[in-house]
Amino acid sequence: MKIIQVTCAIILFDDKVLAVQRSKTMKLPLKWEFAGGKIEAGETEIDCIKREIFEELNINIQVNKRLTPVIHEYPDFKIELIPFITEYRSGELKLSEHSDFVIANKKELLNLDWAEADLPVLEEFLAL
Ligand SMILES: Nc1nc2c([nH]c(=O)n2[C@H]2C[C@H](O)[C@@H](COP(=O)(O)OP(=O)(O)OP(=O)(O)O)O2)c(=O)[nH]1
Repeated sequence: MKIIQVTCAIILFDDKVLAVQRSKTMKLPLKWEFAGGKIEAGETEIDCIKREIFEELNINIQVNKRLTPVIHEYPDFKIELIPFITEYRSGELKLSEHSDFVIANKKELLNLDWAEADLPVLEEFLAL
């Protein structure tokens, strides 16, 4: 199966983290994820994550660190999820695609119903 490369951002707001909920009409409906999206042709990972975050959330971020990519096979598609630790820089947060968001502490993050591919990402982040 073809692997779709997807970047995602763990966005820090001081010591809390932004998580977003996919809408009912998206793939993986109502699952929680880190905002991000597919890498476009000719785009670097960093360009991709900054673009996706601005498109989805209307904010600018600073990218600080790349975590370990996760390859995950869902029943009908396969992704390489490439996570970055980032921090909020500017702009007013507005959702354009997602149905909800939280800015949560580590314990609160663990209670969300995550997309499966995000679980190793969350684990690596929480262990830092
Ligand atoms: N953005 C993002 N996508 C994730 C995460 N975890 C995870 O499994 N995914 C999946 C969901 C999507 O199928 C894919 C990312 O594609 P996308 O964000 O462009 O979402 P999409 O499927 O709604 O886009 P599209 O096919 O309609 O163009 O990766 C995550 O943390 N962030």
